[in-house]
Amino acid sequence: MTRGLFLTLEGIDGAGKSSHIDALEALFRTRGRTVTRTREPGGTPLGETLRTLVLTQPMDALTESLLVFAARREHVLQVIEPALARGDVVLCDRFTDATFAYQGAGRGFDLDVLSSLEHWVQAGRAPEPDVLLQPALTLWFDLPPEIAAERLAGARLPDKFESQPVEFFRRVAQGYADRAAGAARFARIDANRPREQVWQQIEATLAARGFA
Ligand SMILES: Nc1ncnc2c1ncn2[C@@H]1O[C@H](COP(=O)(O)OP(=O)(O)OP(=O)(O)O)[C@@H](O)[C@H]1O
Ligand SMILES: Cc1cn([C@H]2C[C@H](O)[C@@H](COP(=O)(O)O)O2)c(=O)[nH]c1=O
Repeated sequence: MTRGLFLTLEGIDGAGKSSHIDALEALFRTRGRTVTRTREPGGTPLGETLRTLVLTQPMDALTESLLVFAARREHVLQVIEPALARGDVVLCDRFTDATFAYQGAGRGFDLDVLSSLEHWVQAGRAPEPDVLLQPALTLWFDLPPEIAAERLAGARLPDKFESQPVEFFRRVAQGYADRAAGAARFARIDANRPREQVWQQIEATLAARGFA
């Protein structure tokens, strides 16, 4: 069985990820692929419980980091790895890049500690126990924080993160840019475009990288 494709969507709140995930799923299905669609924090019953805590309760940045990585561990073991082993396309709305961007750059938490947690949670798949599970492709929706805030205003009740000031999202956006600079798996999507043009960039990226 050929191993599946692990694809993540990242970006600050309101960048437009969710607006394109249905179409992404449909695109892969029309090509005959089985799609496992999931999200972080979440993706398992325990992960969804932890998500509610992380998105509603004030907490220290280390506590927040431990909770998102605890949710991720269950998610990797119960959902992501089995789906990849079956050959599925795994479409995941956020993964570890979000932790580096939000807890690391946004909250100013220690990136070395996050790297250690990343190693503990994502290493260990036989026969290469030191290789970290990473997405094959990360679609990074890049949008100025001021525009994202305008888009979110009135769209829904803000959660704990969405209630943060624009300065927080400037740091998160820089965190994503730093992460993207170090990894070829990132594809920057200019999200400051009409929806159709954002989708065209996604399609072009998938084609250029040989994923669809
Ligand atoms: N290209 C676009 N132009 C204008 N508005 C958009 C565009 N894409 C999405 N929107 C609108 O912006 C808002 C946020 O979009 P969406 O929920 O897809 O963002 P998101 O990245 O999934 O956010 P979050 O991570 O907070 O869930 C929605 O109201 C959506 O309708
Ligand atoms: C994975 C992950 C997420 N977050 C934050 C980012 C968002 O504000 C929320 C998730 O909400 P969404 O509507 O599903 O985008 O959680 C985080 O701070 N750290 C993480 O690792």
